[in-house]
Amino acid sequence: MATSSSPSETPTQSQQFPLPKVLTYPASAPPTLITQGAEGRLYKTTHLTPDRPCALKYRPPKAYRHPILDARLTKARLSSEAKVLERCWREGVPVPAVYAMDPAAGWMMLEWIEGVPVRMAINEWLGERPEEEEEEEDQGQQDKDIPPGAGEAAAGEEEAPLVNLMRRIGTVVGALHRTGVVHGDLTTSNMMLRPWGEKGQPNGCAASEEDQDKQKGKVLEGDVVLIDFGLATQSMSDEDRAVDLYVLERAFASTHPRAERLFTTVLDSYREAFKKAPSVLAKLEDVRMRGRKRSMLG
Ligand SMILES: Nc1ncnc2c1ncn2[C@@H]1O[C@H](COP(=O)(O)OP(=O)(O)OP(=O)(O)O)[C@@H](O)[C@H]1O
Repeated sequence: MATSSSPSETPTQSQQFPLPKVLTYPASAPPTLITQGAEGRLYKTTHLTPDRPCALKYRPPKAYRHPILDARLTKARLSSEAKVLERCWREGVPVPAVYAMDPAAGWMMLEWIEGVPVRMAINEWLGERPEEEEEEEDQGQQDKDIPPGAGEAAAGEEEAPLVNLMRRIGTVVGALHRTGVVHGDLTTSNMMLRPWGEKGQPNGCAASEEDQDKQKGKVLEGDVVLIDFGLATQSMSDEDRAVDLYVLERAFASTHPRAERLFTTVLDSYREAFKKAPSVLAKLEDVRMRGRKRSMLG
């Protein structure tokens, strides 16, 4: 996973590393290095066309690996990631389109997704809410035993924007699994929130409390777009799908502990979006049990 910033945080400058060859050709603007992870780098570039920003995912050669093996691995991983992305794109799952690629040279050019990672949006929204307010709402928070729909019913009206977002996440994951793909690293960092666009700017009048709530809720508006398919595989197995959900559940609990009790909403909308959800959710119980046993044993 990448160690650096997200697009709205300060990007590291590209000049820090030698550019991949494809980015050395003239373009309307110099590329920007967005993240530098263990596996690769992500640049924002206009090398394809001046008015269409792209995300260039580049996996540089690894000096610690045998060069032939390294080239083969990189090529296989990028090809597999592109194949899965194309499958999702064809089936209407919201993912970046693959514009171009050269797996042998270690790069893939993807549609640039505007917006911020869902992780940032949720944390920004939660950061604006006083914690005591949530504690009051937080009675009986063990969502694992909550029946379908109860998470939403228990949430206060002021939590509606977050509940809505959770619903959109569940729908997207349901659509992903329906196409026969499991993501392998579902976290709120691997989901972008693509803005819907400006609908009605606030006028100059002093905003009412309701308007202020609406403005705050805007942080959570947008389409959920899944990214980073580096660990994705094609699978129809309940077990694989359940593990995908479990990874998201655990990631959610550690990244957004203040919103964990609403995770049940994700599962509710997953159930609505995906016909085979009941058997996956039954499997999820087993996966959780194994997880608990493992953590008890250390
Ligand atoms: N298509 C895209 N459009 C806009 N931003 C993107 C896009 N893809 C990735 N990003 C940004 O770059 C960050 C890193 O992307 P990604 O997770 O795909 O790379 P990575 O972590 O280096 O990949 P891997 O985990 O496979 O090594 C994301 O968190 C996101 O902020």
